[in-house]
Amino acid sequence: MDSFAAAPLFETKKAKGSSIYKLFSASLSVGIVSILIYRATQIPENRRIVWIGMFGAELWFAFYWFLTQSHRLNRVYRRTFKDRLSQRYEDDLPGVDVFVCTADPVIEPPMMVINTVLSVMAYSYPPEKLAVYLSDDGGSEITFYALLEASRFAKHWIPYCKKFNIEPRSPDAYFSSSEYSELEASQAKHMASIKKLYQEMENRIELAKKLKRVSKDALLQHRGFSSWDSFVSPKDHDTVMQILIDGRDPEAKDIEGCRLPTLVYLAREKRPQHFHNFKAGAMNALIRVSSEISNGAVILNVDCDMYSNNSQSIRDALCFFLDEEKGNEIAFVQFPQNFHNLTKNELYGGSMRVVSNVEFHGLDGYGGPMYIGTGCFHRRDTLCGRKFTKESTFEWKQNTISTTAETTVELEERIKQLASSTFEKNTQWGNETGLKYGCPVEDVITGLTIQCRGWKSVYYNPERKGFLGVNGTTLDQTLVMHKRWSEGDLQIFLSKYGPFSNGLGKINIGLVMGYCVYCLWSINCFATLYYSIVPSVYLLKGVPLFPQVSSMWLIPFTYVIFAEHAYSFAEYLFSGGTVLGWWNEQRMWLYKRTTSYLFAFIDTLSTYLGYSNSGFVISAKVSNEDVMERYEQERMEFGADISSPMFAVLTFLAMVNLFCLIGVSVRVIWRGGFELVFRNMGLQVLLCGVLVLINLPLYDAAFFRRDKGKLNGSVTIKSVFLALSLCTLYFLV
Ligand SMILES: O=c1ccn([C@@H]2O[C@H](COP(=O)(O)OP(=O)(O)O[C@H]3O[C@H](CO)[C@@H](O)[C@H](O)[C@H]3O)[C@@H](O)[C@H]2O)c(=O)[nH]1
Ligand SMILES: [Mn+2]
Repeated sequence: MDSFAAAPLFETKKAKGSSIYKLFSASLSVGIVSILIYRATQIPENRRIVWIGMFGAELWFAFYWFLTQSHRLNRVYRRTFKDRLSQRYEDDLPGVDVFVCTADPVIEPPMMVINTVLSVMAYSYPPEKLAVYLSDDGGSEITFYALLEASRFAKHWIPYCKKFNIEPRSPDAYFSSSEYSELEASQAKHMASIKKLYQEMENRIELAKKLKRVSKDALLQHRGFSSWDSFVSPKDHDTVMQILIDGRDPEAKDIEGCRLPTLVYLAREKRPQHFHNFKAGAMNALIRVSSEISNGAVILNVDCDMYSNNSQSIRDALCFFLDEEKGNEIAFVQFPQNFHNLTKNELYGGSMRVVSNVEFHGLDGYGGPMYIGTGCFHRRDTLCGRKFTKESTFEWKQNTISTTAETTVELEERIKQLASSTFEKNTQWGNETGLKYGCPVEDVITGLTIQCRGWKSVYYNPERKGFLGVNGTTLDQTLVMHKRWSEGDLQIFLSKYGPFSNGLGKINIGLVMGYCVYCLWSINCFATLYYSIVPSVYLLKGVPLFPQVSSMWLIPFTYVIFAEHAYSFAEYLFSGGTVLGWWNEQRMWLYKRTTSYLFAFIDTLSTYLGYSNSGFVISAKVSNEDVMERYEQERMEFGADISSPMFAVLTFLAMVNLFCLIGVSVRVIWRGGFELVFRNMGLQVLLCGVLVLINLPLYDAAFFRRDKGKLNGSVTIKSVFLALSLCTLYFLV
C-alpha cells in the first residue's frame, strides 16, 4: 500500500478552548454548590415547605446543568476527503437506497414531496448505484401521479443539474434562488426551458390536487393507477407498489442518454385491524422491499420536506463508512436538521442552533449523535440488527442483486407481500430487526439501540448544509411537536432500552448523560413551573425567598445567574444566531418547559396507567397566507380560534407574573418602602420582572392585537380570572 492509499478518508478534530471551558464549568459548579448549601443551611422558621420547594427546584436545575456538561466538554468536528474516496473507490462505490417518507397529501403537498425526491435523484453519484423509494402512508393517488410526473421530469432535470453542476438540486429551491441574469447565456436559455417544463408539470399536479382526482388522460398513461380501483381509504387498502424507473432496464435513460436512478412508489398495505406503527412501520416495509429491488448497502432516510441541499452528501457519508481504519465500526452518519423557512430572529427557536452547532458535536465526542429521523445515512446491515464485532468489516460489494430475467411487473408481484399488513406477525421486525416500534420518537430509540450493540455513529455538519426542511410557523405547532418529542424521549428513558437502563456499561458514560439531557426534557416542567410562580406570588406577599442584597449568599446566585446567561448568549451568537433570536429562544425555552413538557409528562403517565396511547401528530408543512405574513413579520401566532390548554397554561403564568409585579409596584408607590423591597427581595423582583418582559408578546396578543393571530378571547378571560383569584388568595392569607 502506498502512503496515499493509507491516508484516512476523514479526520476528527477536538474543539478549541476546551480547557477554558473546563475552568468556567468548574467555577459555575462552585457557585451552584454554594446555592445548594445556602438552601440547606438557611431554612427559615416559617414557610418551610415553600423553601424546600425552592431547594428542590434548584437541586433539579443543578443536576440537569451537570448533565448538559456532557454536551460541552468533549466536542469534536469532522472533515471528509472526498477526493481520496473517488481515487480509491470510484469504480467500486456501494449502492445507496434513499427512503423518503410522506403520510398526508394535504399536510405534505405532492409538489413538496417530489421536489425532495428530485433533489435526491440528482445526487452526484453513479445513477446505476442509486435508488429512490417514496413511502406514501397517505396512499394518495395524487402523490403517485406527482411521482409519475417527476419520473419524467427527472429525465431533463438530472442532466441539467450535472451539466451545470448546480446547487441546490430541488427544482423549487433552485428556481427561487437563482436569476437568469446571473447565468451565462447558454445556461440561461437551458434553464428557461427547464423551468417551463417544471411549471407545466406543476400546473398539472396542482390541477389534479384541486379537482381531487387525476385526469382521464393521465390515468391511461400508467397501469399503476388501477391499484386504486380496490382502494377503500388511506387506512384500508392493498399494497400499492410501482417501480416507476427500473434501474436494471438499459432503456431507462435521461435525454442525454445517461442511466437513471431507480424510482419506486410504495404505499404499504393498511388495514384497520392491524396497527401500522407510523413512520417506523413505513421504514421497515421499505427496508424489506428495497432489499429485493436494489439492496443498497447504505440507506439514506429523509422526511418528505427535507430536500438535499448539497449534491455531495452521499460521498461525504461514504468517507466515514469506507474509511479503512475506522469505517467498520460506524453504523450511521447523521447530518443536522436545518430549515429553509426560518426568519431572522427565529420567533419559535426553530433552528435548534445550539443543538446542531454545539450539543451534537459534544455527543459525537463520546461515541456519536442520536439518529434523528432525517438526513441520516445507515448501513443496511446494522439497521437490520447486526451486532458489532471487532473482526466485522463493511462488505458492501456483496450487496448487489443478481439481475434475473424477471420483468418489472413480475418483480413487483413477487415482492408485494413484503409490504403486507400481516408480514411482520411473529417476526422480530420492530423489535430486534429494523426500526423499533411503540415509541413516538422511533428514530432516537433505534439509534440508541444500535449504539448499545457496540456501534459508533458520526455527526457531520458541513459548511454547505446537507438537508433543508420546513419548520413550524405557529406557536401551537411548535409546542405540539416538542410535546411529541419530549414524550417519546421520556418513554425511552423509562423503557428497558433507555440510556440508563440499557446504555450504562455499553456506551460511554458521557453519552449516557448526553442522552439523558433529552430524555429528561419533560421533567424540567416541575422546577420551571415552581420557579415561575412561587417566587412571584411570595413577592406580592412580601416574603423573601432569596438572600438579601447585603448578604454574602447573594454572590453565588448573582454569579450563576449572570455567568450562565452570558455563556448561553455567547454560545447562541457563536452558533450564528442574532441577539433578538437568543431572547426569543429564552421565551420558547420557558414556554416549552411549562407546556409541552408538562403535557408530555401527564400523557406519559396516563399511558403507563393504561388510559391513553401516544399517537403521532404529523407536523404541518404548509400554512395559509395570513399566517405566513405574520410569521415573516415575527409576530407570535396564537390563532384566535385555538383554545388549546397549552395556551391557557402560558397565559395563566404570564398573568400571575403581571399581577404580582403590578401589585408590588402599586404597594411601593402607595406606601413607599421601595428600598426595603429592593433590599429584601431584589432577586425576586428581577425574576418576576424578567418573566413579565419575556411575556410581552403574549400580553400584546391577549389585550391589544386585533388580527387573527391574537390569543383566543375565552382563554384570556379564564386565565385572567384564575390568575387574579390566585394572587388575591395568596395576598390575603
Ligand atoms: O404514520 C406516519 C407518520 C409520519 N410519517 C412521516 O414521518 C416524517 C416525520 O413526520 P413529521 O410530522 O414531519 O415529524 P417531525 O417531528 O417534524 O419529525 C422529526 O421527529 C420524528 C420523530 O422523532 C422523526 O420521525 C422525523 O424523522 C423527524 O424529522 C414525515 O416525513 C412523515 O411523512 C410517516 O411516514 N408515517
Ligand atoms: Mn418534520
